[in-house]
Amino acid sequence: MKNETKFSVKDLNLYYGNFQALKNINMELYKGQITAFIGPSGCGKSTFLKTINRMNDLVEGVKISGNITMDGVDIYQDMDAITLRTRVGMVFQQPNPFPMSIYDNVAYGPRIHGIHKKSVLDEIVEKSLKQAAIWDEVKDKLKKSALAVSGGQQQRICIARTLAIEPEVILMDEPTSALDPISTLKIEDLATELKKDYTIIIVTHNMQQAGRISDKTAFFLTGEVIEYDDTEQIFNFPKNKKTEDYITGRFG
Ligand SMILES: Nc1ncnc2c1ncn2[C@@H]1O[C@H](COP(=O)(O)OP(=O)(O)OP(=O)(O)O)[C@@H](O)[C@H]1O
Repeated sequence: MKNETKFSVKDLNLYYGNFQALKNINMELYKGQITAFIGPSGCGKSTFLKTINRMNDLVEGVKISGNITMDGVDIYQDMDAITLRTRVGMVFQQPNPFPMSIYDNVAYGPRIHGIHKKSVLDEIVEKSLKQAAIWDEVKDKLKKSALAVSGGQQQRICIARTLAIEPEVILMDEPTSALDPISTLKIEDLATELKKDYTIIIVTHNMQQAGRISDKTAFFLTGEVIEYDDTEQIFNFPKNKKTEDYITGRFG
């Protein structure tokens, strides 16, 4: 697979007050691929994920040094956070539909961006729900509350909501950890399908999941990237003993 850089991360450090949560991260993240971040709880996976759409800007006392570029543009120096977040969407661990109808959830972003014509919104809502592989399950209840469906369906509605603003990148923070195995497989299939058009970065505690769906895997430990390589390489021939211990469950 061709590696075409989407993000380039240079000497990235992040502090929450005096606590250093990310230590000198250097890596390239590639277009049209799924990259998985794995590692034990508290090692900085979510923190790093959130630096990619500047969600940490919202946390008080955060200090960041180094830089991240997207398509060559520095996302901290040369781009405002709002623009960045329309280009880099995020799906969270707990499905978080807004307390409104399924239709209004998906139309929310486009409306904020000034789209109000019903026929255009109808089209965006249908297309996004189809892309998120949930259209057939909800097409007859678009006006019903998005909270009145299963957790797995809610998560796909949230993915549709993210897709509706046509981002280039989707960040997923443990998107299946609150879901049953069938819904999990649906989201995994969906991620694999979406990577044709999007760059996807996923934090997961599920090693099988990383192995099943990702092209690249980064193993994090106490704020550092210990090893980053093709997923096959990481899982079959890890170079670092710590990576090997973690993926074989001998970590501790
Ligand atoms: N807002 C915050 N203020 C202070 N410390 C924080 C904050 N958020 C995270 N941390 C700390 O930073 C470290 C990294 O946390 P982070 O959530 O990135 O880890 P993680 O690898 O995603 O963990 P998990 O797998 O449990 O979600 C942890 O020690 C955590 O306690």
